[in-house]
Amino acid sequence: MSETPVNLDELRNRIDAIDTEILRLISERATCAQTVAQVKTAEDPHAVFYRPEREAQVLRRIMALNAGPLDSEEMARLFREIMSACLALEQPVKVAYLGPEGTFTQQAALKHFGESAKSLPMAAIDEVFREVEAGAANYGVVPVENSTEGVVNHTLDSFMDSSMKISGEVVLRIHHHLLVSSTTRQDKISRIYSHPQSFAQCRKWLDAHYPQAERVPVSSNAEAARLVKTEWHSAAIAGDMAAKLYGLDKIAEKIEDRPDNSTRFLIIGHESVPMSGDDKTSLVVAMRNQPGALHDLLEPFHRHQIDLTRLETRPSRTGAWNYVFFIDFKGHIDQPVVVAMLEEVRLRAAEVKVLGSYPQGVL
Ligand SMILES: C=C(O[C@@H]1C=C(C(=O)O)C=C[C@H]1O)C(=O)O
Repeated sequence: MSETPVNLDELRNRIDAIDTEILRLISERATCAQTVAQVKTAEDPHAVFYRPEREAQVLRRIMALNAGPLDSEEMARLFREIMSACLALEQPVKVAYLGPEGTFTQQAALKHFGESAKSLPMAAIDEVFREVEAGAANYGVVPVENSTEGVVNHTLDSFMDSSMKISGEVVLRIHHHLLVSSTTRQDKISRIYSHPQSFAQCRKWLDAHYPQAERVPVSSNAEAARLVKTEWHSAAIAGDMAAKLYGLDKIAEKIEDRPDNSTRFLIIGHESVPMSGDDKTSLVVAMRNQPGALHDLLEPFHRHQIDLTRLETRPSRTGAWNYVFFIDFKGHIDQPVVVAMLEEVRLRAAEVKVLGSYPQGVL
């Protein structure tokens, strides 16, 4: 190893030399990705360039190899952006998300696909599904559950009617801030705008700090931020993206009641995803109304030692079956143990729909 230079000029020269090397290597990587695109097209003219299982493997490998001083998540984020740019060279991905711009769902979309993806805001969850179904977007991003507030029913309901497959998941730590504009009279805040979920996640903080302010629910945090721009007596609860988008100031940071507040988002698309080595599967199962139905359904999971990560019940809307269960478990439908388990579940259930097997969220 060369000796560590000690003066500033020497250190900067060394950084320049390292950057030249990084630049050369990133370009070499990008050229490689372009060649991958040619190989994919030669094999199949309609080839899909984005490979979620491969991307998950690349990120996991980088995290395992990383020896510091940057932490593994930070390193993986850098590689996430390099891959995103490489994929954009092959074919830019279009991602529809629950908008408007500045929502946590957009943040999740960018976290998963990187900044080189083209993100398209949609007004509602079922519009995200429709946009992807129609082919106007390659993938969609929708929220599915929050650690404080529970499941997002609109998303589960949309899956019941749709043929979309789940191709990935993203978990995002949700930090809420109290935001004001430069003209807000901070001592006169009489109204606070936010999405109902965010109010629920900051309830205790609001009761303690702004018990008198009127809480006005709006359709998204970004919409709350937009409204505050023009009202001198109002504040908004929203995240960093909305604060940046509307140029608002944070007068209180991380006001969520629970420090581990996080939301899980699903990526929807048309393709099935091969195994990545650390996968999850989501199912919808309709059961007949009979005593012991839930026990019968879960018994094969238990016997095959399959790890359930979530079980949600929704009322069936067809009237034909009384229960519809949304089940997530660790494993991939191409694994023999999962095939065997599912065969047994199919015998016991009225209907089983596999929504997809996909890599467990890495970042
Ligand atoms: C290069 C590939 O295509 C895309 C880009 C990747 C990358 O930059 O590493 C990984 C997976 C694909 O989304 C590939 O499939 O290997």
